[in-house]
Amino acid sequence: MSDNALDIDRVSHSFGPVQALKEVSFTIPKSSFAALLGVNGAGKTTLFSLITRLYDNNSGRIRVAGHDLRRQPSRALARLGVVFQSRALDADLTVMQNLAYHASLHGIARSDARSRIVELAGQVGLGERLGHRVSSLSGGQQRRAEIARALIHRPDVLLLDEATVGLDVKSRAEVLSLTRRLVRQGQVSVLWATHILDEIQPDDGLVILHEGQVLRQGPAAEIAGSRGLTQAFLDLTGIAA
Ligand SMILES: Nc1ncnc2c1ncn2[C@@H]1O[C@H](COP(=O)(O)OP(=O)(O)OP(=O)(O)O)[C@@H](O)[C@H]1O
Repeated sequence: MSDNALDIDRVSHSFGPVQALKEVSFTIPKSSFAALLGVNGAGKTTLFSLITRLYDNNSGRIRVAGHDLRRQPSRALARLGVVFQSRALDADLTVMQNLAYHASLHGIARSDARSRIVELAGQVGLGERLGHRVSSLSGGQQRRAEIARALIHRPDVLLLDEATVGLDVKSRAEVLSLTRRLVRQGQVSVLWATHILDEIQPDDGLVILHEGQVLRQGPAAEIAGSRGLTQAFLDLTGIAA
């Protein structure tokens, strides 16, 4: 069994004539934060759709916490939490009602759910907001509530697809630092899809995806080298040429 949080092994996917992913391979070690960096159209959302089984994965292999997604889909998905680009919370319900609903979807007993929700709300800084409607929260608070929702069943791996889109600088920093803190505390391993270079720190793991292919993977500092990450990214992708 793999010791990695996530193993992506030669995964390809096509939409008719468009090959969105071409033999994509990388691994996310346990308890690490890795950024999946790519411009629009690189294939990030397609990859997330395969990992979450929105699309069938017919070529290559995906393992979540060692569980093969095709052979053991329920086990693999049970180890996965996801924050998609689109909103997953009901804006008319309170934070508590939303989280309780998602806890019940995961089969968490009502008595356990309440303590889990209170614990999570504290971790994401929404302890005082549990009784508030989601529509009354700021954009950053809503994203933090989405993260709590994705963690309700204690997954090993958390996927976030452009989680800071539409947030102001302060909220963006809060969501990022919350996510990194969860990793540091050993709660979860993270794959953070983004096209924003500023969101990546030297200590992060980094996977550069471009036109459906992995160009580089490794520690961000190593990939950046002496040129800095922006120049390294432009050089690798050929975008500046
Ligand atoms: N449902 C679809 N039908 C046809 N082509 C698609 C579909 N979804 C994605 N594609 C194509 O697959 C490629 C990868 O798209 P994808 O959305 O995965 O990229 P992305 O990196 O997530 O970009 P973005 O940040 O814009 O979401 C693109 O060429 C895109 O046009």
